[in-house]
Amino acid sequence: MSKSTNIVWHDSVVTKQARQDLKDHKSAILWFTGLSGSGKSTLSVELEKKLCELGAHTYRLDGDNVRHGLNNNLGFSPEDRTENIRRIGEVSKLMIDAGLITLTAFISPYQDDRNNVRNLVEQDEFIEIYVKASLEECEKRDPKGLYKKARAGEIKGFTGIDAPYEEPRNPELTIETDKQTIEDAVETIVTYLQEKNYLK
Ligand SMILES: Nc1ncnc2c1ncn2[C@@H]1O[C@H](COP(=O)(O)OS(=O)(=O)O)[C@@H](OP(=O)(O)O)[C@H]1O
Ligand SMILES: Nc1ncnc2c1ncn2[C@@H]1O[C@H](COP(=O)(O)OP(=O)(O)O)[C@@H](O)[C@H]1O
Repeated sequence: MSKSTNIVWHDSVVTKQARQDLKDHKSAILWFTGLSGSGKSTLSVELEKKLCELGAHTYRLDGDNVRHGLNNNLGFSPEDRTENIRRIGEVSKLMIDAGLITLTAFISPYQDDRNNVRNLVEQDEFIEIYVKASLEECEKRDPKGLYKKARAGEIKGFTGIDAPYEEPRNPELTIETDKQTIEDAVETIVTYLQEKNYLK
């Protein structure tokens, strides 16, 4: 797969641990996954705000935003979605190395792709958060009018309509956004991070 040859890893003197010590919290990826309109962006924005108030150093990667730049050569075929998630996994890994709590909001519909990201980092560095809402609810919300277009046949291969979404089998957290408020969800995630000693 890799086209890079004759390359040799060069270590830094400053380690991930040293960077984490400066920040006084552990670094991790909070991987939000779910249907379009389930609430990934909304929740990750609100959670980042809360984490910032608590003094954590964060960065948020969002599907729509990253597809404007780094991944603007990728579409929505299964292969392109896999490549999208692979790149985000690698970027998130760099951010973990930099000592950040990274929040990612990508549909990431395939379990294998999410598992590949999980396997890129240490066991406790990947926290999969299933943002769960029924297709009916997401379609009712339709914040960008995309379900309407997909139903009208104007968008092909739309997740949940004519492209698959594989539900997480073993997520660290499931947030049911048609039952839980945004504030409750943020509190649930912050409590998890405190109990597991990611945050001091
Ligand atoms: N065909 C199709 N299927 C799903 N989504 C589509 C599609 N075309 C465009 N969009 C818009 O792109 C956003 C999803 O991008 P992601 O990078 O998160 O997708 S993926 O993880 O690679 O599957 C998604 O954003 P969210 O609604 O925030 O999930 C949509 O706004
Ligand atoms: N409990 C909730 N959590 C998150 N979003 C919610 C909730 N209840 C209603 N919403 C609404 O659902 C929509 C979710 O859209 P968005 O965050 O863009 O989803 P996604 O990023 O998964 O596509 C927003 O309009 C948001 O205000």
